[in-house]
Amino acid sequence: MTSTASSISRALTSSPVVVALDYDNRDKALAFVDRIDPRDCRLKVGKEMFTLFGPQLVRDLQQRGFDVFLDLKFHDIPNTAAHAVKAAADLGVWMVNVHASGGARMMTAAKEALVPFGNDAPLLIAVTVLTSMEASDLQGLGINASPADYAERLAGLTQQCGLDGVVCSAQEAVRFKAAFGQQFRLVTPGIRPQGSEVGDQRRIMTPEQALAAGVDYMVIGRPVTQSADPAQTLRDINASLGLEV
Ligand SMILES: O=C(O)c1cc(=O)[nH]c(=O)n1[C@@H]1O[C@H](COP(=O)(O)O)[C@@H](O)[C@H]1O
Repeated sequence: MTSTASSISRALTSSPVVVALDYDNRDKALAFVDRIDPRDCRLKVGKEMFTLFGPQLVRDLQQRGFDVFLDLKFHDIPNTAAHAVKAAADLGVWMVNVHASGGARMMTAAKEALVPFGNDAPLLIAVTVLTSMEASDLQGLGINASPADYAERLAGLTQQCGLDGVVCSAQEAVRFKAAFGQQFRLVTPGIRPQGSEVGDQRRIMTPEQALAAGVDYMVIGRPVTQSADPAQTLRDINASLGLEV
């Protein structure tokens, strides 16, 4: 069931850093990627780049030795979501995600779609509450819980369905590790190395703070992609985490 792409040996970086590859230009994205080392990070491909450049972009990154987090946040009827997750696994990605708000039947179907892949299955994680959402947004959906409480509820449902972890805010990491255990992976955006531009992120943490809070994988975009020397920035981040990758 594995494709040629998935048979390419996976880079075994010990770094928790996942660089968000948010480009609208394929050449610029690959020029950036060619300046960094797969021993220093993994890469996240999201909806914009996947819509523009498709699975070939993922293969191009894998051929350069990078593990890819395919961040398409599937949310559909169980059958469709399961087939989409299987397609991602066929592509040989390292991690793929769904929206926890798709519900238990959808998440269970997605998990079951990965059973035939055995140890080659990607990590399957669920998005809880987007960091852009606040209490008033949830109220507009008829949900009266706070974002943190609602995220915890969705994370609990995710764990019951046997998924590997959740995307959440780093601010929720301590609480979620206590509630769901060390094995339940936490993937967090909103990470800013000391001294870098905050941009449009709000509740940020430094990589050191995120690691101390129990975050397993930290998604970092612009502080690396817009750095004059991205390879050095990655080495500095990894060094700040006590890693020699
Ligand atoms: O799912 C995500 O990746 C995501 C979820 C979320 O709640 N907040 C969030 O910022 N992200 C993504 O994380 C990345 C953060 O990029 P930077 O703000 O440039 O570090 C972007 O690709 C965002 O789309």
